[in-house]
Amino acid sequence: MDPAFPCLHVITDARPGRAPLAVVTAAVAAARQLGATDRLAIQVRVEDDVTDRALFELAAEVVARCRPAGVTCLVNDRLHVALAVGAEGAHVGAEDLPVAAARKVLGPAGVLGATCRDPDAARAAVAAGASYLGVGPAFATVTKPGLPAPLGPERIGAVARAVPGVPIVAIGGVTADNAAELVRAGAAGVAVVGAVAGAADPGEATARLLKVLP
Ligand SMILES: Cc1ncc(COP(=O)(O)OP(=O)(O)O)c(N)n1
Ligand SMILES: Cc1nc(C(=O)O)sc1CCOP(=O)(O)O
Ligand SMILES: [Mg+2]
Repeated sequence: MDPAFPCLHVITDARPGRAPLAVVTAAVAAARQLGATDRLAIQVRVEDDVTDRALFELAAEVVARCRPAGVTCLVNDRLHVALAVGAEGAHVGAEDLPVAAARKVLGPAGVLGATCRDPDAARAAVAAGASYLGVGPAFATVTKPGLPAPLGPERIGAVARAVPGVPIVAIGGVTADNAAELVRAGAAGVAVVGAVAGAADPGEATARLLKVLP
C-alpha cells in the first residue's frame, strides 16, 4: 500500500451555518503542527443543490490552503470542478459518473476514490480504475440520510481483503474512539464529517484522529 496515502480524510460540511474554510484551516494547521500533512486529505463536499460556481469558489480556497502545506485535496462528485481547481483527485459514488468514466475524465495520474459497500463492488471499482475505496457506513451516522445499515468493522475488513493493496477508507459514524478498531479490521484510513466539522475545536479533533491512525 502506498505509504503516502492519506489516512485521515476530513470532509467539508458546507451546509448553511457551517464554516467549512475555518474547519479546513484548523485541520491543516493541526496536521502541520504534528508534521503529518502527508497523512491528511481534505475532501470538498457540498450538498447537491449547491451550484458549480459556489463549489468551484470553495474548492479553490481549499486548494489554496492545502497545496502549500502538502495536504491532498479531493473534490466530491464533480470531476470538472476537481480539474478546474487543480485538486489531486475526486470521489464518486452510485449517483455520480461511473468509475471508468470518472477515470477517463480525471486522467491516469489523478487520485480517484469510489464508494463501495461489498467485496464484489470493490473488485469492480478497482478494475474500473479506482485508486482507493470509501467503504461505509461503518457505524450509524446522522450526517447523511438514506444509507444502508451499518457494515461494522468486520464487513469493512472483508472488503479490504477483497482488494489487497488498495487503500480502504472507512466512513460513517467514525470518531477518534472507534477509528483504531476500523484500522485493525483492515482499513487504511478513515473519512469523517461530524467528528471534525462538528467539533467545538476542529484542530484538536483532527489531531486526536491523526494520533490514533497509522
Ligand atoms: C471517502 C468517502 N467515502 C464515501 C463517500 C460517499 O460518496 P458518495 O457515495 O458519492 O455520496 P456523497 O458523498 O456524494 O453523498 C465520500 N464522499 N467519501
Ligand atoms: C458522506 C457519507 N457517505 C457515507 C457512505 O456510507 O457512503 S456516510 C457519509 C457521512 C459521514 O459523516 P459522519 O462522519 O459525520 O458520520
Ligand atoms: Mg457522490
